Amino acid sequence: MADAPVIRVRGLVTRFGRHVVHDGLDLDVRRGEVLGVVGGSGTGKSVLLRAIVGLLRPAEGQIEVLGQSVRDTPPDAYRRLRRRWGVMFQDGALFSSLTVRQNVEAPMREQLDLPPDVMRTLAGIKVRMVGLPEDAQGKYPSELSGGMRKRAGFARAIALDPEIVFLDEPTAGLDPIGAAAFDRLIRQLRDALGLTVFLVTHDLDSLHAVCDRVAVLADRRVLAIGSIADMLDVDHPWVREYFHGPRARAAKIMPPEPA
Ligand SMILES: Nc1ncnc2c1ncn2[C@@H]1O[C@H](COP(=O)(O)OP(=O)(O)OP(=O)(O)O)[C@@H](O)[C@H]1O
Repeated sequence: MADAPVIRVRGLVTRFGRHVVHDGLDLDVRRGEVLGVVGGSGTGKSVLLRAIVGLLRPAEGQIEVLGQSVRDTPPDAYRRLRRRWGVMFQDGALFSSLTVRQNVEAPMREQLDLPPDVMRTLAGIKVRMVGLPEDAQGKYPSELSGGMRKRAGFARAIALDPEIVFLDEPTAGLDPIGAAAFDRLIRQLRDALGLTVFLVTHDLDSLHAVCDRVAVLADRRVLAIGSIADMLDVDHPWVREYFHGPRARAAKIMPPEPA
């Protein structure tokens, strides 16, 4: 079915002890879209990401990625399924004792049976695709700027030619120029590789620049999903404040106030 969502979440309940993070959350992510996931701090954006990729077991609900249930798939099939997505965690999560090239090779070593020189060549291609200079390949994460570390994290997320990329706050901590460059990179790679992108962000500029749709997490579920223009009509205190506030005006989501 051409239009089946690539990620389908139904009735998701996640909790830590008595703290309920999601309660009956539903979400569909369409193939090829960049979906921005926003919400106040602690509303469960990262927990949702971790549940979708199978790193966290929900209390209830169904999660299907690329037509397969993440929860009920046997280990071997889950390993194969896991190859079809890449994740860039909030801090880049690079191995500090490995060079950039070795970091990008790490998923290949784990998942593919390829000769070392082939992995080396493929890793070099990924490093170039994310716009890092040639000499970054041999550097350790501690020798890179924050923006370069994020690019290296992105290179590792696309190491296995995934269909879906999960990015957890990729522009957090970057200066506005670095953040805008990273936004362009997301779009370029989405267009070039046909990726579906699940983008957790607080960054209104990123939403405006790269997202096709936005999902707002509030009240333990997806409160609203649609275009940014759709969000302007949502009657909820957090959504109003976020999408109508001064930062939204600065990001040109809202027209400037008349002088
Ligand atoms: N491993 C864990 N054990 C206990 N509680 C957790 C765990 N992971 C997350 N939580 C709690 O779940 C809630 C949602 O966390 P999550 O990291 O998903 O929030 P978020 O929306 O991504 O927030 P932020 O925008 O601040 O990154 C928080 O209250 C957090 O403290």
